[in-house]
Amino acid sequence: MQHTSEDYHAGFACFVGRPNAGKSTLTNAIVGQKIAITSAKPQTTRHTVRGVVHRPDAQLVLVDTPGLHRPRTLLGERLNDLVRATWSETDVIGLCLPADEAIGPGDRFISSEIAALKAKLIAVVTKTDLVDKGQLAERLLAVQDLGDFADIVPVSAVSGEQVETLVDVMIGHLPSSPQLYPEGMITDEPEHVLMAELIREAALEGVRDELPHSIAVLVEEVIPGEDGAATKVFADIYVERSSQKAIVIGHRASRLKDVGIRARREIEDLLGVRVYLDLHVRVAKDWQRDPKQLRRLGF
Ligand SMILES: Nc1nc2c(ncn2[C@@H]2O[C@H](COP(=O)(O)OP(=O)(O)OP(=O)(O)O)[C@@H](O)[C@H]2O)c(=O)[nH]1
Repeated sequence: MQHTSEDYHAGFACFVGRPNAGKSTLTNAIVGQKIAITSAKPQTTRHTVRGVVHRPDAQLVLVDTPGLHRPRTLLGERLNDLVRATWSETDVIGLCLPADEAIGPGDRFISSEIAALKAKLIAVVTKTDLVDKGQLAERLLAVQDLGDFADIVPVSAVSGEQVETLVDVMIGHLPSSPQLYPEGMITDEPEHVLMAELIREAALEGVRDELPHSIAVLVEEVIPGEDGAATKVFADIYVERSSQKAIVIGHRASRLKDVGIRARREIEDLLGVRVYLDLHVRVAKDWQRDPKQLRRLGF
């Protein structure tokens, strides 16, 4: 259906905030499908993954960005560039501030970084299910002093409370615009990137803190199954050192087997077909510092 720009609003939005603020979980709750990876460990969102919310009179395109942090490697610098580029292209930015934690230097840093952007700024107080009414009221007052926000919305991605309200508020700040994406489209990420993210998420479960930045996943080949046969997915998990390879594989490959089972289930959900997943762990020495390797791995 064609929409004229007068009666239709559309635009881009993203959530920012310090690590673990709940950005990915909120994105998933809004789009209603698992598209961005979440984990209990900070800084695991790497790809820019979009989710599209369709309404009869509006379209909200969510962009999931990695966090801005002090760059120590080439990858770190590229990630920061990516974050800034994303911020400058968005119409609405939701600054996520966890209700169960006091506002700290990290929040003030990000708040000041986004203050000068042309985007409408919304403060999103996340994880409200973790606090009582009194604590929430206190946090909302503190947020008011943090910056100049067009709206302040408390929300719980886990209970679902206020998620719809937040979407309404964000849509309310979108400019008049023709439709940006076809109806029914939820994400424009190629499927192999989504698959790689699901494998990476599974591989990150329960590993030590220094490992997440050293893992990258590349889906090498996907062979669709014919006549009811499983679709074959061949993927490589890249680490930087052989000691890390041993961690990922585990004793008698037990860990890798678990990773494979978990990732396969997620990929089957994503594709809606039976999947045979073939995983290999490879060492790509210092891939975070090597431009050629970075390009190959999609950065
Ligand atoms: N109780 C509760 N927990 C939440 C909520 N939202 C997120 N969490 C948890 O908080 C942790 C961090 O959530 P993420 O969505 O991964 O946070 P993020 O901001 O995307 O984190 P980075 O990718 O590190 O930047 C996870 O363990 C989530 O399960 C919520 O509404 N309620």
